[in-house]
Amino acid sequence: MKEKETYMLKIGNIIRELPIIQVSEDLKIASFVVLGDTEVATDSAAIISEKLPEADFLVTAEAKGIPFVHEVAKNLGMPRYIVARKTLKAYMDRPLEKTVRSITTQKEQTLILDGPDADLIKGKRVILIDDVISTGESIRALEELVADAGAEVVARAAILAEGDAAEREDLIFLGKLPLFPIEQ
Ligand SMILES: Nc1ncnc2[nH]cnc12
Repeated sequence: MKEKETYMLKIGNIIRELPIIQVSEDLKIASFVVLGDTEVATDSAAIISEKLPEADFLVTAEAKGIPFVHEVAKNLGMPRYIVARKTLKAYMDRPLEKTVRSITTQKEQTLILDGPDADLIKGKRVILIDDVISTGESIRALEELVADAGAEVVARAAILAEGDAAEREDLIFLGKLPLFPIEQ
């Protein structure tokens, strides 16, 4: 039987063996999922919280990074954080929208900010937070959304940066992930 391909990731004292999965015809990634992993969410939040500048709100996009943002917000004493949703919900009022292409699903997705959340961050300093920054598309869409809401982005942070994002100096992150292009 063929051995399963994996990638060893270390963050602080935590080690995870990530499965390498094919996401398109020509690309494999080391799949990192913080959703459901209390140890990674808590420990990476503790480390990153020390590296973030002063801000009023954290803003993320659903869904995988939510447990991480939740922990960071608690560490920073922030009573709430903002989650851009991927589908329009009944509770939403005056929603703001942006589209984004996902590297993991290869599909166009929509990010939606609820109007009252946009009101809350207007004129405020925000930090954009994600689990993994890869192509930078999600963080760009999130940045456009908060700009439409009239907020100021003071930092962009993630647990991991992948591929080209790992070379960006405008991002705060704790570890790097390689991409695995497939030769055609
Ligand atoms: N390597 C990765 N693991 C999980 N989610 C991702 N999103 C983008 N890259 C990812």
